[in-house]
Amino acid sequence: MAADDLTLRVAPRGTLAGRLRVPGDKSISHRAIMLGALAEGETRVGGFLEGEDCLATLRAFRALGVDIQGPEDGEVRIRGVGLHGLRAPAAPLDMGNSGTSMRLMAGLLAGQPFDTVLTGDASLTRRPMRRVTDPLARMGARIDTSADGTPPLHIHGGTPLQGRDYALPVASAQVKSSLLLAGLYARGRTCITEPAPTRDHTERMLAGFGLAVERGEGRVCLQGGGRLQGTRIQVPGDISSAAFFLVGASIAPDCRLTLEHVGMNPTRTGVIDILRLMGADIRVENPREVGGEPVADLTVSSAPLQGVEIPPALVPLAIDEFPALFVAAACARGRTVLTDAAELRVKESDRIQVMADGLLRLGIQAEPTADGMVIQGGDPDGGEVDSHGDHRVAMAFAMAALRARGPIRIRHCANVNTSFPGFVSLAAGAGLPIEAEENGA
Ligand SMILES: O=C(O)C1=C[C@@H](OP(=O)(O)O)[C@@H](O)[C@H](O)C1
Ligand SMILES: C=C(OP(=O)(O)O)C(=O)O
Repeated sequence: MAADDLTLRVAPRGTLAGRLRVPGDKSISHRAIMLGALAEGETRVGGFLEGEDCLATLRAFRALGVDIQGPEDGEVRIRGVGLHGLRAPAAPLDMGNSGTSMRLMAGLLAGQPFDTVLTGDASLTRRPMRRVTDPLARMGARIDTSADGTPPLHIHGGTPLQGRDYALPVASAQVKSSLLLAGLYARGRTCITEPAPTRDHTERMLAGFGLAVERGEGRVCLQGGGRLQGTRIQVPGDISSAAFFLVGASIAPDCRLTLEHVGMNPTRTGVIDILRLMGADIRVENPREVGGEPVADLTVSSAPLQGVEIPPALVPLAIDEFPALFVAAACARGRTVLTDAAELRVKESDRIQVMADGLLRLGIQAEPTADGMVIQGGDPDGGEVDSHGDHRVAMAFAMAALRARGPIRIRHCANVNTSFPGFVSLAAGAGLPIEAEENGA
């Protein structure tokens, strides 16, 4: 879907209350398709995210010859072809808006005997790929990018891979996962050291498929030539989607909202830690483990928020939640300072610039810096902002309306469907006065 065909309008003075369940985790849903396809035997996935990003991954594996049934109500059945059973696709694989699909599949496809071309939409074809193609080249892979290191990627098959020891220069779960997937096809051991913990769904899920993964402090290794055994995966709710509601119910008066069955993997819960530092009232209830991932229900109630200096150690643990956290900061008392977050500039949009521009349009003092932002809190005005086709920017500004003095109109929102299909109706059901204006861009 084009990113320019949906405008959202949110009236001020809404509220959020009741209980709701956000859709399945995007990172885990991608990995379930990938590992299920490479496994022997059937993998059944429940709670799969039927968002455009994960559907791009699913379609790509169909094009690689994998029989995948569904998704139907979040249920997917994958008839795994084994590590060496993929077939050459007839055409380039379109990864849409999804950086995770492209970077993880680059590693996996580098180990195949056939060539593949990976393309994407206008946003994805601007994103940096050398972070994966350089270390993959050190393993023996041959991948062409365009001159500036962006997609399309032309992956040359039939090149033997050699396991390497690689220290990640930036904390990135996508790079780590890409190298681990290439490592499945490499001779010897592939080891990755990370400068700070990043989401570890790949490591957990590989173990769930029966592969021996060695894990130490900031380091993960696997031996090439193993096998994956099909399994059952239950995908928890996406904490990155829950984050919009955690912020919305914190900043608006008289809210009390329970988010059920949210993934609580400790490499993903930075948003809760940061919101609590700001004074948020978030209770974690009924913690449990589902299919190798921790899950809980979260009850969030309105609370006065204070600006904070965000501890750099929490940045990789909340990397996708900054659009929402910037809105929390905009509605907090005092100043919030974010540093060490230059990665935000190379997401679906430049999330530092695009969020600062939108906040300024709403009358909030937001000063972008090279690697973060300084925000002086206050009540936002109403107005019109542009999400630049970035799903998380769109949903973050929708929540800002809960505290705004007038309606907020958000342009270019169709990509909300990449990570959160049903966002508008779920939010409206909880009390957010939100409407979609079709063709209103
Ligand atoms: O591995 C993943 O599933 C993801 C890793 C993160 O990207 P980086 O590895 O680029 O930080 C995150 O921003 C993205 O939404 C999902
Ligand atoms: C950065 C994101 O995703 P991706 O890198 O997969 O496009 C995101 O969902 O916020």
